[in-house]
Amino acid sequence: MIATPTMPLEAATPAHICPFDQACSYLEAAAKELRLDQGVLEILSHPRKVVTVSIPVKLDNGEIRVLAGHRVQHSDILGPYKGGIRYHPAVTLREVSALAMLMTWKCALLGIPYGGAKGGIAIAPENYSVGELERITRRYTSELIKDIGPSVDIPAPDMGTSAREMAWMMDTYSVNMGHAVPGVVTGKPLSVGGSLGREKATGRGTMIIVREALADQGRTLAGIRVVIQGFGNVGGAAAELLYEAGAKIIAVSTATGGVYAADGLDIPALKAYAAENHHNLLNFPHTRAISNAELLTLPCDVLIPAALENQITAENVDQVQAQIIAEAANGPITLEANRVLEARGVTVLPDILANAGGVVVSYLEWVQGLSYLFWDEERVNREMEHLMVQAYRQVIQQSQMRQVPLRLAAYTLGVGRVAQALSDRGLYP
Ligand SMILES: NC(=O)C1=CN([C@@H]2O[C@H](COP(=O)(O)OP(=O)(O)OC[C@H]3O[C@@H](n4cnc5c(N)ncnc54)[C@H](OP(=O)(O)O)[C@@H]3O)[C@@H](O)[C@H]2O)C=CC1
Ligand SMILES: O=C(O)CCC(=O)C(=O)O
Repeated sequence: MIATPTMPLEAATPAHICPFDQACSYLEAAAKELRLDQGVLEILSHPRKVVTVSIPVKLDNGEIRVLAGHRVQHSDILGPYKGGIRYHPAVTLREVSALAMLMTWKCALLGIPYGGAKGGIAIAPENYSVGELERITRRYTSELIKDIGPSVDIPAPDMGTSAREMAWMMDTYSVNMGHAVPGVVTGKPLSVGGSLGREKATGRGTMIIVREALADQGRTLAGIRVVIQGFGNVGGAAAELLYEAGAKIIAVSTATGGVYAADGLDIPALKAYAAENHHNLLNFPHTRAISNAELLTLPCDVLIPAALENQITAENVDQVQAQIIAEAANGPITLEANRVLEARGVTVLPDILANAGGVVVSYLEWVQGLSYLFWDEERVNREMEHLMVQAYRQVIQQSQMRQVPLRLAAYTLGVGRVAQALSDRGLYP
């Protein structure tokens, strides 16, 4: 493996599932396919900047706790750093570094003028009060004040964060600057310059990519059997939009387990049930309980992992029965499992394509904010769909031209564009 970022505050993750090593392996494969210069590969293998800050927070009971907050800026070759902020107990600097690298290729693949970044704090947000989360978010933002900005690095929501945290970040940044700076984050509430369509954008993008892949097989969304792991921002929206398009969502899950119905779930009713039951789906009428492990191996047309990394692994890949897997989550399939699926001819729609709808609408939000002109939702969705379908077509074309699987095709496009810009800018000898 080529590179690891410095890791001042954590132990290494076991090498076989190290997300940063996995990200570097995909980069290496693309570099080999593109015959990239070794020096360029070296540059692209290292995050440009790795920031870890201490976040002291006074809890509601008076206790002081100091959290570690990360922001990894992988590349700004194509434009400002861009990427979400994750609040989840499994956050590590290696994970954030891998996710930052993925953002670079994702933005390049979609043709949007951004680099890649990611941030995170290793907390379970459900264990903190709203007031504590606000204090944590504001202190984290203050500590990063010199590293973010509308033309420097633009955070957005990821797992465990939402428009609420973005509003706190925007406010903290703005107070420090002395004037309102809505462009410092995307995924904001509409009241402070957010965009219509952003909330469901990632799930909508996944639905569009699945629809296109099915169309290439002469099929439509109507009646296809879909299984979705994760029922949050991304999984929930994907489920809703696929359901509206006539797909049969036969199983979904949250962290506490899932539900299965052979004839398809009533997704609007399940969403309301989950909201009332603290994300617990169990005992939803006319369903049977299913574990997350079982869910991944159900017979279905399309499997959509929309939760965490490393869900389909060497251990369970042989039991996975889906014909198409759309990676709504970042990195849900390990390197080894990916090889097995590709060898089996399973259509794997890679994360940097399948979940790019979110960052695309973040870009549209940023553009609307910078031009002080806001669009209706129909226009936002149309512009996003155009970029998603265009990227999908380019990936298919690249895959056919190079005779490589879709993931490598997507990587060669993303990595190739960044390498070209690096060369044109003359940043290496
Ligand atoms: N938000 C965005 O715009 C984008 C997100 N992504 C990626 O999509 C994925 C999901 O993000 P997002 O939807 O925003 O996150 P959310 O926090 O909104 O939702 C995450 C969902 O995953 C569930 N979950 C957590 N742990 C597990 C587990 N071990 N097994 C099964 N389900 C689990 C959660 O369950 P519970 O409800 O019980 O907590 C929840 O339903 C991440 O990989 C993220 O990086 C990619 C592009 C953009
Ligand atoms: O909307 C964004 O800027 C970033 C979304 C994100 O974190 C991702 O695509 O993984």
